[in-house]
Amino acid sequence: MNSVIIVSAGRGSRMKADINKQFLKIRDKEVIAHTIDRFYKNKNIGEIIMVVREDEEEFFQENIINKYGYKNIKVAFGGNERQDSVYNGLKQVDEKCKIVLIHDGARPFVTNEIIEKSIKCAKECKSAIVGVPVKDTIKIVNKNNEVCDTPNRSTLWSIQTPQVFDYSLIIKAHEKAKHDKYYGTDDSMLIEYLGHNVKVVEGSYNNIKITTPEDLKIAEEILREN
Ligand SMILES: Nc1ccn([C@@H]2O[C@H](COP(=O)(O)OP(=O)(O)OP(=O)(O)O)[C@@H](O)[C@H]2O)c(=O)n1
Ligand SMILES: C[C@](O)(CO)[C@H](O)COP(=O)(O)O
Repeated sequence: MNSVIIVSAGRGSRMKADINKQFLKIRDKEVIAHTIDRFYKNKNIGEIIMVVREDEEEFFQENIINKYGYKNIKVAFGGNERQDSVYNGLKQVDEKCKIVLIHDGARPFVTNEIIEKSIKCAKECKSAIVGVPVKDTIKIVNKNNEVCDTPNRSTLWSIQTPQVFDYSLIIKAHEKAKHDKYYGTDDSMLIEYLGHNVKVVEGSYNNIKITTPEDLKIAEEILREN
């Protein structure tokens, strides 16, 4: 069985809104409901685990689960860092789960094609992440805004979610990271830390993460086009 963990337990501080960005609306529907829809309707997904903040659980149940009538969605509570939230989600996964997808609640435009391609790749190589080649030149810059280095652009990808793994591998990676107090900015870093290969699957430039206010305007545009 394939399970998806959707992490939605952040604070959305860069959005500077009165409520958590997951509950802001794009075309009359909450960001998080758009994200859930993408997986709820996908025949490859056997189970959805939502990771939410404990103090927002009631709000989430009433304003998302009950409002849209979603059935059989499990809920786990978030932790201090995204990585802690993912770990809490991993602990709730059904014992029949072989492949687990980890996805940001704030990425509402993942497509069926991306979901299917990434699951297929993870079944073959145990660890598949979605990304797109960078379009800009990327610089490494120090605290004084001085350029230290310019990596070769042809080797650089901007990494998104879903990140899809063999369940036994990702739980092992998270356990080791927890033990070593190692924190990564995505889940595949923990797989790298474990010494295992990670494969990149080409995603879409529309698979944006809603992070700052201008992303909401871009999101409206993406929805208008699709
Ligand atoms: N402790 C945390 C932190 C983040 N997330 C989730 O991880 C995803 C990506 O994180 P990000 O965009 O950074 O969200 P926030 O942490 O909410 O934003 P900010 O950093 O601006 O506060 C989001 O869906 C967010 O809800 C989470 O589940 N638990
Ligand atoms: C997992 C991620 O979306 C990959 O790009 C990203 O690293 C999340 O980072 P954030 O700091 O939680 O926004």
